[in-house]
Amino acid sequence: MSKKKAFKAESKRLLDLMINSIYTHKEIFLRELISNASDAIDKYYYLSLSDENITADRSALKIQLSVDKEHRTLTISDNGIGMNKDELEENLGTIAKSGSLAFKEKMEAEEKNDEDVDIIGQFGVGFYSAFMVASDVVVESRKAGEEEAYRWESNAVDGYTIDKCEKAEHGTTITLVLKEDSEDEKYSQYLETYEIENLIKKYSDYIRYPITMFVSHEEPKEEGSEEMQLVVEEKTLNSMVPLWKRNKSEITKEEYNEFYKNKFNDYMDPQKVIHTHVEGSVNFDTLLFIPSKAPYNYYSNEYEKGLQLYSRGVFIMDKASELIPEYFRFVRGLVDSQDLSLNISREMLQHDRQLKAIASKIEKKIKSELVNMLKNDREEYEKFWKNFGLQIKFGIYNDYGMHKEMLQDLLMFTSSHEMKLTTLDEYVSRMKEGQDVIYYVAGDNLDKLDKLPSAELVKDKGYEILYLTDNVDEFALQVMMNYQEKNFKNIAQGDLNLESEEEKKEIEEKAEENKDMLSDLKETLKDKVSDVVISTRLKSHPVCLSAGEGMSFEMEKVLSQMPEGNPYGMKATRILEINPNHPIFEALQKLYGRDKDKVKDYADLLYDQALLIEGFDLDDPISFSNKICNLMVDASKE
Ligand SMILES: Nc1ncnc2c1ncn2[C@@H]1O[C@H](COP(=O)(O)OP(=O)(O)OP(=O)(O)O)[C@@H](O)[C@H]1O
Repeated sequence: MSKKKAFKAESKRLLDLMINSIYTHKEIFLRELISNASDAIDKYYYLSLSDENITADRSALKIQLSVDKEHRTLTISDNGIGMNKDELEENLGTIAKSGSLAFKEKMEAEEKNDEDVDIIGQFGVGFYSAFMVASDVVVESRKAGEEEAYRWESNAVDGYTIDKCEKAEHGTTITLVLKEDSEDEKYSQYLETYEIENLIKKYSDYIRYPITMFVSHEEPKEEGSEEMQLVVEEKTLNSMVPLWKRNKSEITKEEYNEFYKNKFNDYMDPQKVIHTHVEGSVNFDTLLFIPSKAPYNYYSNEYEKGLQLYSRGVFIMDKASELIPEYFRFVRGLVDSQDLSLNISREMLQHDRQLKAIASKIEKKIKSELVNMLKNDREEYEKFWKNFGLQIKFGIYNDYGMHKEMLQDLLMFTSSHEMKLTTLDEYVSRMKEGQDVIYYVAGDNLDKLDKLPSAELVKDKGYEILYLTDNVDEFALQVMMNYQEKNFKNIAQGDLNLESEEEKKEIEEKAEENKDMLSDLKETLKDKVSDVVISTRLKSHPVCLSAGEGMSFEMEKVLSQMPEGNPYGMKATRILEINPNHPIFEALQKLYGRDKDKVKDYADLLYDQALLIEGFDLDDPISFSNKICNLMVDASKE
């Protein structure tokens, strides 16, 4: 017998968790093992289509269950692709790569929160869930096309062994030696036929290969005879009709939910199920799900988009990315079409006309479902938006706004109107008479934006402002250019034209009167701002910085946060605006009359204040602090 090998550290942690699990749904181990068996048969069948050395008799493909009450064993056997020695080592000695990192992170995070986590359900830890119910697990496997078979065995506690064994057919047989019953847990229930039948109906009914088991029942020896005999026969426990092929009206919500969680390894029910049957130039069934939470790795490169692809109920491939546009990449699900060739390869997908037609129909369907949700169930839509809104906004921005038409009505931003999320259409419907632009301002938090000096007057005049808090927002609006022919206007940038003719005149006069002072201020700040002007956008605040047309401050910040830095070193033009109706203005005028040099200090201070308000760092905080102190000291002398 070979030497025992230790599990990799991560696997060990997971195993410990499984062994000591107080998880209440231990029964899911069967679903996990059957799902693996079904995947293995899928792979085998698919391989047989392309490899002429392998012939698969589709009718013989199945998953067999058997129990041995005396030895407390439950066996799950498939004639799928099987595993060779290396694969046993790689797949069962190391925790499935997909969930491992997340698992670790989540464990750590949750420990902090001290919450009872549904880790097991969360990451579909698959094979290892066997250790929730078994003290020993034996896996005998022979890879299709290979002669040798191997036996992997483990009691989880002190590692595993791999040895050669005999196995007549390709595939995998997993034998679980069930744990002893305890007060809380009756593991022997998994040896009872009716319990197994129930579990299969509950979790694995749609599996497309027969799941069989030899069951016995008593029946009269002959018709009418009173003498009974024990008959043993192989029974298929699942209906095998794929869920998506069944009539929608006959499927319960629970069935959809179970199917989704099982197939896509989510621990939460989906937020939305979209099940459609399309006939016409292209025929297909599709079952799509919008998750109720973004997967942990959603906004990383690790997340792979795509739908599972089936042809006439036969699995062809996972994650066919061509079926789903980038901006709907959060959608999970599958497509089954009789119009696709079984031999389609990933390379061919890109050029397949039928597939393009399917993808286009799916895209429209998702959009219309989202629009319906928005119209009919606002609360649900806002939940969706919290999860995936960012994706939609990126969808607008990417490809130079090519998908604007598809996506613009799905957009939401928080608005100064009740500080709630609003759609652009709702914004436009509330626009005041004579308002011809959609106002917005960008920054990193709503509270700050709502308090921005430049927002005060706009709100005061009765206009609504969209508050953009994600980096991509302003870029998205820029590529959109307009919505329902209304241009977007940043309130912290350029001319707002909010003032009446009279007010305009007044300001022009003030500017003229204070020409010298303004130009001295500008001269003092010449390395920092391109202009110092009398403001038309301030109400009660003393100063603000505005940007000239083109690049805004937020865009400048976003660009400089990019990993490669601001690619063209582009900067927003800074303009210092001073409120002529603020006492500070009068103070400046007075001071200017008395001591022109002193105004220089004031200029720096005003500029620094404006920087702080805009959320920029000060160039020289120490000098700022010193100047403030000097002022305070001076004030005490008077
Ligand atoms: N019956 C089987 N036949 C062939 N390979 C199997 C079988 N069971 C498991 N495997 C292999 O072991 C790997 C690990 O299985 P495990 O159930 O732990 O994770 P998974 O199925 O990849 O992920 P998840 O359960 O999260 O979907 C599988 O990816 C598969 O390659």
